[in-house]
Amino acid sequence: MEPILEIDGLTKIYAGGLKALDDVQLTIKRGEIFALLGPNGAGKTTLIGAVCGLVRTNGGTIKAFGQDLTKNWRSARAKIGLVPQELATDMFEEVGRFVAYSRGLFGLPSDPARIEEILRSLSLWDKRKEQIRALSGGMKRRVLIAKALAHEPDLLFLDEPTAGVDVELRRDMWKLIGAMRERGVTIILTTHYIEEAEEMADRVGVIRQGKILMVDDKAAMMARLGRTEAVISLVRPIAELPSSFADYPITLSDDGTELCYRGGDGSGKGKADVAAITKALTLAGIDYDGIDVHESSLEDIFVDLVEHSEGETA
Ligand SMILES: Nc1ncnc2c1ncn2[C@@H]1O[C@H](COP(=O)(O)OP(=O)(O)OP(=O)(O)O)[C@@H](O)[C@H]1O
Repeated sequence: MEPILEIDGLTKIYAGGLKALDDVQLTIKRGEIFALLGPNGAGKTTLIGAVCGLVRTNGGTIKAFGQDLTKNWRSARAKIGLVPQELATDMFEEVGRFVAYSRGLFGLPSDPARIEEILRSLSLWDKRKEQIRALSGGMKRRVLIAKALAHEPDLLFLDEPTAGVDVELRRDMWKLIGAMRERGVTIILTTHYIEEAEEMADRVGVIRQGKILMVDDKAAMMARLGRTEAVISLVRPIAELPSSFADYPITLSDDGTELCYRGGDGSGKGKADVAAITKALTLAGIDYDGIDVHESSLEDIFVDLVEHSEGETA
C-alpha cells in the first residue's frame, strides 16, 4: 500500500545556525500508530511543524497522500490534524464554538452532529458552553484533540499528547487514540513516556540532534536490541568464575557473591542462557539461593541508543 507520508532528506537550520533536522528520512504507513521518541530538543516538534506547514525547511521533500507538500500544500494539509503541545488560542472562546470553527478553516461545511460526536467522545459535551480558560489542564488538552479531529483528518499528529496529565487521563487518551486508529486514522505521536510508545505504537522511531537513529517495528526493535539481565546470588562466595562459564557474558561481583549475566537478544535466548548457567552451577557444586531476571524494556533500549549515539557524536 502507498505510504501516507514520505519524508526525504529533510533539513532545518534555525536562524541562529542550529541544525534541528539533519537529512531526515521517514516513511509512515497508512493506518499505523508511529511513536517518535527523542530527548528534549531532539527535533520532534520541528519535524511535525515541517509536515504541518508551520516550519519552513531548508531542504528535502515531504510527500503526503502522494502529493508533494511543497507544491500542493493546501489540499493535503486539510487531511492532516495537529494536536500541539500547548493551547495558543483565545481563552475566552467557548469550547463548542472553538472546536466547530476549525472545520471552516479547512473549507468544510459545518456539521453540528459530527462536532457533538467528537465532543461527547472526549467527555467535553457538558463543557461545550464553558470558556476554555475555565477548564483544567487535562480538559484543555482534550479540547485540542477535539479541534484537531473536527475536520476529520486522515493523518493525525499528537505532540506529547499526555505530557503533564494524570495517569487516569493518560489511559483515557490511549483508549481514544486506539479508537481513532480503529476508524482508520494514521497517528504519529511524540512522547517522553516510553511506556506510551510501548503500549500504543506499531512502529517506533528514535530521533536525536535532528537525526533519525533508528526506525523499526516495536516488537522487532525489542527483539533485536533487547537484553536479558540476570543476577544470581551465591550461597558462598567464589574466588573466580569456573572456566566452563567462559562462553557466557557473565561477570562476578567483587565480593564473589553474585554472578551478573547481561546478554540475549530479546528473543528468549537470554532466559535459555540463564537456565543453562544455573544448571552448570549445580554441576560445578556452586549453590545459589536467588535469581533476579530482567528483560529490557523499550525504555532501556531507548536510553542505550541515545547514550551510544551521544558517544559517537560528542
Ligand atoms: N524557533 C526556533 N528558533 C531557534 N531554535 C529553535 C526554534 N525552535 C526550536 N529550536 C531548537 O531546535 C531544536 C529542536 O527543537 P524541537 O522543539 O524540535 O525539539 P523537541 O524534540 O520537540 O523537544 P521537546 O521534547 O523538548 O519538545 C532545539 O535545540 C530547539 O532549541
